[in-house]
Amino acid sequence: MTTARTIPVVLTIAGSDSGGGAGIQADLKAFAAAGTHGTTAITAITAQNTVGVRAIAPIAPDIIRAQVSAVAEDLGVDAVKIGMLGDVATVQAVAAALDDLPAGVPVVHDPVMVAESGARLLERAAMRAVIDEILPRATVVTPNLPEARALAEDETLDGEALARAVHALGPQWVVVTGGHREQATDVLFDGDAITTLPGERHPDGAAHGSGCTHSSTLAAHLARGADVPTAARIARSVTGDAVRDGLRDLGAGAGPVDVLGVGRRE
Ligand SMILES: Nc1ncnc2c1ncn2[C@@H]1O[C@H](COP(=O)(O)OP(=O)(O)O)[C@@H](O)[C@H]1O
Ligand SMILES: Cc1ncc(COP(=O)(O)O)c(N)n1
Repeated sequence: MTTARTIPVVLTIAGSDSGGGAGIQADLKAFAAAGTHGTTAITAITAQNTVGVRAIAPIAPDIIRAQVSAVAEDLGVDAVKIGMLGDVATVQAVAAALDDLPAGVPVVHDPVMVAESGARLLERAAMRAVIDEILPRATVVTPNLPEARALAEDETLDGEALARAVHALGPQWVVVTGGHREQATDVLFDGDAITTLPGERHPDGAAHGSGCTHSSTLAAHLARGADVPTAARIARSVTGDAVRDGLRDLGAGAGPVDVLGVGRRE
């Protein structure tokens, strides 16, 4: 591994969104916006646009592990973001790949379950594997409200109680993201103190890829040396702006977030 790197390297292990709004494509944009170099291990290819997901092809477990080791051994890895996992075999391959990385590399997991358009991206049977194999290996887990409730197996929880229930599953930190909450306030918990990360809600924005952008921005700032509360605060702010600036005219469904300010250059 190269030792004298100046640009932090962030690895995303996630699915491909052919529409370019979420998944690997959103992650690379967020990494670039945060001044880091992104590397990728693709877990699944989705045939997807802003309206829906037409097909999903999982990538073979040995190819997932080969992608991780190829980039980690040559370019190094300062933080990892994990997104769509899809099925049990993929969860197991990713857990094994994490164990092959140098100790101490921060791992951020956005437990992607259902796309903004409504399609399931994590098989129901794989939820247990995520809880058993990925959450205990995560530095930070970043579920939205429905994902956090599914992990906690309690549809009535919100806010602090919900963050506590997810934390009990093993990650060091939890951020319950606010896109599905009334105030769009993120809730951060480390097992000790609750911190709320408020921000303006942009109801007229475009939010396809907001969760991916949030977790990738958080991972990129950990790679740059920020602590978790600082990285989570920046991720809330950057993602809020990317939703506000979202490309609402693209596609018939929820348009992609714009973390690079591409729309402003028009
Ligand atoms: N309409 C919105 N206005 C401002 N911020 C938003 C909006 N929707 C989501 N966010 C922010 O984007 C980030 C991702 O949250 P969320 O939308 O809950 O994730 P997901 O895409 O997984 O559902 C969070 O920091 C959240 O507060
Ligand atoms: C490959 C892939 N990964 C993640 C998401 C979730 O993103 P969103 O909830 O914004 O649709 C997605 N739609 N596709």
